[in-house]
Parts: sequence; structure tokens; C-alpha cells
Amino acid sequence: MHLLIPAAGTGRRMGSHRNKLLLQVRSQPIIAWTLLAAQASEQISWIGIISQPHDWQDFKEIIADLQLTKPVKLIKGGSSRQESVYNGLLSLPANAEQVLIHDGARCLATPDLLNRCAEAICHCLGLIAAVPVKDTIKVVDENGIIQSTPERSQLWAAQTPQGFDVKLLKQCHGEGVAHGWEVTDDAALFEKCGYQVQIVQGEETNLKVTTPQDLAIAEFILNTRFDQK
Ligand SMILES: Nc1ccn([C@@H]2O[C@H](COP(=O)(O)OP(=O)(O)OP(=O)(O)O)[C@@H](O)[C@H]2O)c(=O)n1
Ligand SMILES: C[C@](O)(CO)[C@H](O)COP(=O)(O)O
Repeated sequence: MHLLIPAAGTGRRMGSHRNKLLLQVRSQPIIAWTLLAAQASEQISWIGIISQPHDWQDFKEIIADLQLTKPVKLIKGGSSRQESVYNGLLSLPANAEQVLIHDGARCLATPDLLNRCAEAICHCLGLIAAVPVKDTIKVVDENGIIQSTPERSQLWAAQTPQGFDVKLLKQCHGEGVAHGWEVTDDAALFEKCGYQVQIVQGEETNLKVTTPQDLAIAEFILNTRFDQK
């Protein structure tokens, strides 16, 4: 299975002066943890890291240090996650029929989750890892007034990996560009084009490292995982 890792962000919400994926958690850059999970997943055979050229030297050193045995390609990132993923899709090897897309910032996803998504995408056209929301969610207007309370049993929090048929996802990204759609995940493009997206049970610990608080939580989770062994 081909895996694309969007890793070309700036980390604005982290307040970092450089790509947050180069920040350390448990003595390894965030992107290294993501790559270690990809390396450990038996289903992943090829890795594309979508990133900004000014980070490539750092990424090359990380890849070399990890001694990854799978082929890794560096792909130029775009100005939004959406644009980065589209670049990634256009850089896939010609034989890639399905693809998993997994945020570099979700460095706690387990090899088991990658394996389950890779297996599931062989039986459907689109899927995402997701978990049921635990909070009661409110829809609020610009004055801070609640407009509605959606039924929680129908609400799921989207994660990555997200998996797709390559041809269809390329077509959906093309439609996105043509219509000027701006979305925060690939499933949203699939939905807008009228294709079904299946849910795969995600992981509570599969958080996206977005803020400094997330860094501390990620460190705690990794310590719990690795100190237990
Ligand atoms: N132009 C972009 C923007 C984001 N990403 C990637 O998409 C994932 C999810 O994005 P997010 O966590 O929002 O990362 P940043 O864009 O770095 O964060 P922020 O929005 O706070 O600046 C990350 O792995 C990030 O590197 C990307 O490949 N290309
Ligand atoms: C794809 C994603 O990780 C699913 O939760 C998320 O939508 C990325 O969006 P962000 O706006 O970059 O946080």
C-alpha cells in the first residue's frame, strides 16, 4: 500500500518558528514517530513525504537515522494541506491503485491502525479513521448564541489515515480546484463529489499534535507506551 504523509505545514497554532514536525517528543522529531509507525506496518510498502523543500535536508537526515527499509520519496508541499495532498497524489507511482493519507502530525497512530485501514481500502472506495465524539457539541452563531445541539450518536471526530481509490481521489481534488472548494480533509472532497466514505474505528490516542499542550500529551502517551515494555 502506498502511503502519503502530508508534512508541509508551518505549525502556526504550535507557535513554532519552524515546521512543528521537526520538534522533539520523547527525544525524536514528531515526524520520526510517524515514520516509525509506517515502517512497522506490514501493509505499507512505499512512503511519500509531502514537505517544503527548505525542510528536505532535515527530513533526509531523519530518514537516514531511522534506517527505513521502505522506499521513501520527498514530494514538494503546497500552501494548504489540500494542495499538498494533491501534489502527493500527482507524484504517486503509476501502479498505485489505492492510497492511504496520514498526517505527519498524527504521530501516535499505531501500525495496527495503518494495517486495518490498508486492508479495509481494498474493499471500498473511500474510508477514514474516526472516533465517536465524547462531548455534547453545540452549533453557535457569531454572537455566541447556541443555534442547535446535533444528535451526538451521529457525530464522529475525523482522523487520519484516510484511504481512497487513487483515480477517484485525483478526480475529486481536480473538482475541488475547479470549484474553489476549501476543505480540511480528503474525505470532504469525496463527500462533495457524491462518493461514499466508510468509517474505520480510529484510536483515542491518535491525536493531531497541533498546540504546545498536544506536545505534552503526546510525550505522556509515548512514555506510557514505551516505558511499559
Ligand atoms: N500546507 C500544508 C499544511 C499542512 N500540511 C500538513 O497537514 C497536516 C495537518 O495540518 P496541521 O496539523 O494543521 O499542521 P500545520 O499546518 O503545520 O498547523 P497550523 O494549521 O497550526 O499552522 C500536518 O501534518 C501538516 O504538516 C501540509 O502538508 N501542507
Ligand atoms: C485531516 C485531519 O487531520 C482530520 O482530523 C484534519 O482535518 C486536518 O485539519 P487541520 O485544519 O489542518 O487541523
